Amino acid sequence: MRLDIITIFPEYFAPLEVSLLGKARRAGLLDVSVHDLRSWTHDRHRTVDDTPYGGGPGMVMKPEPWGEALDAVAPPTAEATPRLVVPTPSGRPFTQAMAAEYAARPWLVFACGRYEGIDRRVYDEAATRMPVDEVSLGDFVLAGGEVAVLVMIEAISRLVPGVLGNRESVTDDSFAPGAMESLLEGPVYTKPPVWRERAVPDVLLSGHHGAIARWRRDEALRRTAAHRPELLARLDPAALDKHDRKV
Ligand SMILES: Nc1cc(-c2cccs2)n[nH]1
Repeated sequence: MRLDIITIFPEYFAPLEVSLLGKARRAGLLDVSVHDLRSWTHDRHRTVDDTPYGGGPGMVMKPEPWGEALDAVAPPTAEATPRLVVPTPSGRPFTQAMAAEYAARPWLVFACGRYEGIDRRVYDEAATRMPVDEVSLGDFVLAGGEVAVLVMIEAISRLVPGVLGNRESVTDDSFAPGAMESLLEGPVYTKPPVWRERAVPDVLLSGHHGAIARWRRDEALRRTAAHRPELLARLDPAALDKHDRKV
């Protein structure tokens, strides 16, 4: 999977060298390239922004550098066509399902906007030759798209086959497809069996796999009802038995 990132702060992406992503890059599972948008400026100050037409606060990212950067990173003559992913507070919500969709694509280009945003004509022009997704990570505002792109790359990359070691699993992730898909994960425990006078729930030490599965589902339902009750509405009623309804 090829990932290209265009940003005015390439140093934000140093973390991609470490841990699972670093290993995946070295194993050739991920081909990640970070590009400095200022490489496509031609003035002494390497200008990437200007005041907004129509007035208002802040600055808008100029279209010219973005146009040249996208031409260079994803040339119209390229064999394949990437998907352009642009994080923005006004985008479609980023979800685990979207991460899985992206993980199945061969090539993503991430555009990191700053200031008040990128001139709309960049999106419109790019959309003439590649799919353009505007994606929100939540109802809060960041100073720039770099951190949002780091979050998306981690969520997407861990779903790319081979990136996670076989000791880690994505099948029981919260929001992963399946009967429990819209339930939050329940509590987890490991050794020691007692820590600061707090014991691990007996059922987890019982060896009764059916009882353990039931306990875990009950805890997932309980946490979902407490933290994200709106997710319960998504559950297929057929997936709930009469015991569940009492949790
Ligand atoms: N969800 C979300 C995205 C963002 C930004 C992306 C680019 C600049 S600010 N803030 N919040």
